[in-house]
Amino acid sequence: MSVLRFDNVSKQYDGGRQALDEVSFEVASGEMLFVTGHSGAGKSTLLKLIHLAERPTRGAVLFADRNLLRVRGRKVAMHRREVGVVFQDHRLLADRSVADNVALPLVLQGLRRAEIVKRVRAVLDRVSLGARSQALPSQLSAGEQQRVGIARAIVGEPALLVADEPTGNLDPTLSAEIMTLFESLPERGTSVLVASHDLALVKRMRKRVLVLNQGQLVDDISPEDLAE
Ligand SMILES: Nc1ncnc2c1ncn2[C@@H]1O[C@H](COP(=O)(O)OP(=O)(O)OP(=O)(O)O)[C@@H](O)[C@H]1O
Repeated sequence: MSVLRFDNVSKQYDGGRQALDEVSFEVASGEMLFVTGHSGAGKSTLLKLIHLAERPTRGAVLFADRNLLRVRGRKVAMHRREVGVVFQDHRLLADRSVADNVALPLVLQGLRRAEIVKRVRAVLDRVSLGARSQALPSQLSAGEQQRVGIARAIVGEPALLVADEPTGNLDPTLSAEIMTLFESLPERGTSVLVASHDLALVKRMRKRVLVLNQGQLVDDISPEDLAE
């Protein structure tokens, strides 16, 4: 079963260049893969079309067989519950504790407080931040802040996690920790799509790699081919 499908997707920003040009690919449920390419290749744009921060100019994006063209208005918020997003710059609320930041998507969903507390505790334990739940983001290291961002993205158990340069500011050891965490997600039902220009990191992971160049999907490399 596929969780995501791009069918000849193009995106041209108003007055801008063609950011994506006839891109087609499919992501199986339970898959983890990377999208890579030089700066400006279209990686962020591709992810934005998935969480509906942008809309395609042509072509269709299908999420769990739902055409995202038809997801409008209040349905956008519902769609975003199924897609966790991790940004390079975390986008945490500076005046809220770690636990409150992670709880936010569940609060927006209207879950009961006891359920929220239980889920937040469990996910913070998973990212090894159980002891820092009452800290403010500014009291955490860069790697810890990124783990809070990931906890917030996965606390609602999304079908797909998209991460835009999630290790961009981190040293190799912390990057490896984040990748180990991502690798554990598919077995819990969350597929993972990571945009990264860090080729060394991408190669080390031995996963499928989509390669973008000037908006075109120029390669789709399987883990077996990557090993050669
Ligand atoms: N909001 C926007 N308006 C106009 N042009 C844009 C906009 N966002 C991106 N672009 C252009 O679209 C192209 C693709 O950008 P995108 O951010 O998707 O690339 P990227 O591969 O993520 O790059 P980077 O690694 O530098 O983040 C670039 O030419 C960029 O200048």
